[in-house]
Amino acid sequence: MPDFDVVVIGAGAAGLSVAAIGAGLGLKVALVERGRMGGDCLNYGCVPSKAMLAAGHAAAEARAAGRFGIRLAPPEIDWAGVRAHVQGAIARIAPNDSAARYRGMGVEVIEASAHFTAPDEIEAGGRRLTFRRAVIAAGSSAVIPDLPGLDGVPWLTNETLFDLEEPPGHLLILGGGPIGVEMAQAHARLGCLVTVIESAPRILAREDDELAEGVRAALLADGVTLAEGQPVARLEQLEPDSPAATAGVVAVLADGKRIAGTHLLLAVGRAPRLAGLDLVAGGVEAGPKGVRTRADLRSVSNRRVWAVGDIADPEGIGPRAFTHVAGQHAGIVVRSMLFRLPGTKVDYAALPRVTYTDPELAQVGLTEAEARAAGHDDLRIHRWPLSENDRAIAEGRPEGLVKLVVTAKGRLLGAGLLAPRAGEMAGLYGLMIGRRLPLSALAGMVLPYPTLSEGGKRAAGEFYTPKLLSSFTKRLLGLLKRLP
Ligand SMILES: Cc1cc2nc3c(=O)[nH]c(=O)nc-3n(C[C@H](O)[C@H](O)[C@H](O)COP(=O)(O)OP(=O)(O)OC[C@H]3O[C@@H](n4cnc5c(N)ncnc54)[C@H](O)[C@@H]3O)c2cc1C
Ligand SMILES: NC(=O)c1ccc[n+]([C@@H]2O[C@H](COP(=O)([O-])OP(=O)(O)OC[C@H]3O[C@@H](n4cnc5c(N)ncnc54)[C@H](O)[C@@H]3O)[C@@H](O)[C@H]2O)c1
Repeated sequence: MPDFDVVVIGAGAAGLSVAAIGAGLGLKVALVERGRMGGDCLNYGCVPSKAMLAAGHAAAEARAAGRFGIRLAPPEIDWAGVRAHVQGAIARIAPNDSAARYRGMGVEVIEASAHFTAPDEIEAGGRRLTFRRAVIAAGSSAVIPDLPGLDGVPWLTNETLFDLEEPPGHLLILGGGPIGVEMAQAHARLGCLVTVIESAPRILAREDDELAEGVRAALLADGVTLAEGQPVARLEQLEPDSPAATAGVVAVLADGKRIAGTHLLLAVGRAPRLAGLDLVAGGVEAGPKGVRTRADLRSVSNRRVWAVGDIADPEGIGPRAFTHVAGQHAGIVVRSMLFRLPGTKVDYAALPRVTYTDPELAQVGLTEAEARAAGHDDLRIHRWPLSENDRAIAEGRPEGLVKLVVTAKGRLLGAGLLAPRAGEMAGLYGLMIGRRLPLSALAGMVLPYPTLSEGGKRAAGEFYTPKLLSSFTKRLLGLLKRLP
């Protein structure tokens, strides 16, 4: 008899969900974690980044109060207070993910590093754990790029950024993806100089052009410097006696431009944490994108093993590094691994993603460019600018847009939202796309007035306007008018 029904490696968002459901179903579960319970999201990712953004947004609101006729003195940033808020948010959530809570659920929590010793055995903390099923949920870590000079300069990643005891004087951020732009805005609003260096032609390269442009404009308005379209050629240590800073880094771009800063944050992507798992001993196949799995997240090479969260590479499409995907994966694993339901598979058609800048950029399903690349060439694009939304005007925030990507037959393929708290509106579009509801469901909804969400209804209504104003409708009305 194996020691455990399920051994889970990693107690981040993905592993915790699997362990909790397994134990709830009465299975004997071991959960192995070598670092902090809660993984990246709680300790080094979503929670500290959103807490820091909230502090930055509060400072920005205070600076912008003048637009309502309220005069405030420029806010003073107490960095220790900001840190206390960030660490306080983590501490408040931590008990939910704690070893004590999981032990209380009946999970055997082993605080050690795990690695495979055989296709049905894992070693952790000097113990050999045989298993019926294993779930790899070891997550991802920041890519450390192979850049000349990087080993000679100090750098930060998301694992060290939130520990800074003093605010960075001038933060250089390598990478203008979601991590780069969120941290750029948070630090700029908290009074730091910030430069984002992005090798692609523009930041947020995966996002819709029009929506990304809105985030770009917001960052520039916050005083962030953007250096786009130029790769970094090398990094140099700033001379200690330089007048610019007592210590620091210079990024030399391919065109020779030199950008000096006090701190360097690496945010150029994520890599699966495969090292140390000894996957070969476990007979588990993996590649640069993670553990290779079938669509139901079962390893392609070891039928006892599944992979979830950032480390999973289902059918070669690569990871979708989001906490809500880790949760979705846990549900799939429970159905495919525990209940053995055939046909269970990952489906990202209605997947939301949000960049939590101000304004937020939320995308559900396909962008216009993604829809065209997927072969949908007869598309209808419907937009509704927030400058036409009464709530946005009343609140003095008319910049933003709802953009719907619709097939000629009225099926919603994607929705892009640029608005304050756009993430809170994303769920509606996930439901529409996931349940394949017709656009008329959105156009016909009664939404409370005045809300930003009305923008989506108005954009959907645009699809029907030509039909409503067609000569057929006019003729029909003409006939009806003659009836008594
Ligand atoms: C700065 C930042 C901001 C983010 N913001 C958001 C956001 O706002 N919204 C969102 O949806 N997503 C966000 N993400 C992404 C999100 O954090 C990840 O998608 C999520 O944490 C993945 O969960 P996971 O369980 O797969 O991995 P992780 O959270 O990385 O957990 C894996 C765990 O496995 C452990 N582990 C690894 N190897 C071993 C081993 N050999 N033995 C034992 N334990 C091991 C690790 O210590 C870790 O605790 C953000 C990420 C970052 C970096
Ligand atoms: N709000 C959220 O949900 C949220 C927030 C942060 C992170 N995340 C998740 O974490 C993942 C990783 O985020 P990320 O921002 O690190 O990675 P990313 O892959 O999304 O973006 C990295 C950026 O760095 C650029 N880049 C690569 N090499 C470079 C170099 N040498 N010099 C300059 N630029 C370079 C790329 O062109 C890209 O634009 C995201 O894709 C997302 O899944 C989510």
